[in-house]
Amino acid sequence: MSNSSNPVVGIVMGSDSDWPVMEAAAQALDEFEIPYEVDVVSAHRMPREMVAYGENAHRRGLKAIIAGAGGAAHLPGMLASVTPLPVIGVPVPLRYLDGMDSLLSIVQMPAGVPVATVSVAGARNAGLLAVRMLAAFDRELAEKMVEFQAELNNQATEKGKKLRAKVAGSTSFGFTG
Ligand SMILES: Nc1c(C(=O)O)ncn1[C@@H]1O[C@H](COP(=O)(O)O)[C@@H](O)[C@H]1O
Repeated sequence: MSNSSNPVVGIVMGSDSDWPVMEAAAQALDEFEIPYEVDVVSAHRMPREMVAYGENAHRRGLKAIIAGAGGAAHLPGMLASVTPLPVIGVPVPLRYLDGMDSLLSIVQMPAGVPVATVSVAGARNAGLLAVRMLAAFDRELAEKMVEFQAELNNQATEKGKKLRAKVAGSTSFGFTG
């Protein structure tokens, strides 16, 4: 998996145990050929390093940070408090509470310190949201996103066709062939 040359997105997580969930963010960035870096940065277990990471991220050329954590998931919010960059938080589900603990820890930020929170285990959308943020300033990347969305549309249309073929007597809404 890619790719550490001049990373523009930082993918960080509270523990390496979050990687099976967070990997989907990296895959999305790979699909759009966005260079990124990956690391474990825990607010709870390595607070000084976490602050240093957040404070230096924009000076190192990062444009967005994707931060995933489980349980008492303070990492995304704490990073958002020390960086001027957009932070996308990924609630990682753990063995208990189904990720509700992580979700609520990340989403309920006080005014002034925003974290763009995706769904529980929604790391792919976190990656795609980072792509959209970058695409706002990059026309070529925006066109790639348009193509990606057209492909999603095609896939959904195909699913409708297959479902209608499977379920006898069903009719189209009129917007598909
Ligand atoms: N939520 C946080 C933070 C933090 O928010 O700073 N640091 C670690 N963790 C979380 O603890 C869980 C268990 O970690 P271990 O598997 O290492 O015991 C992980 O989901 C991690 O994100």
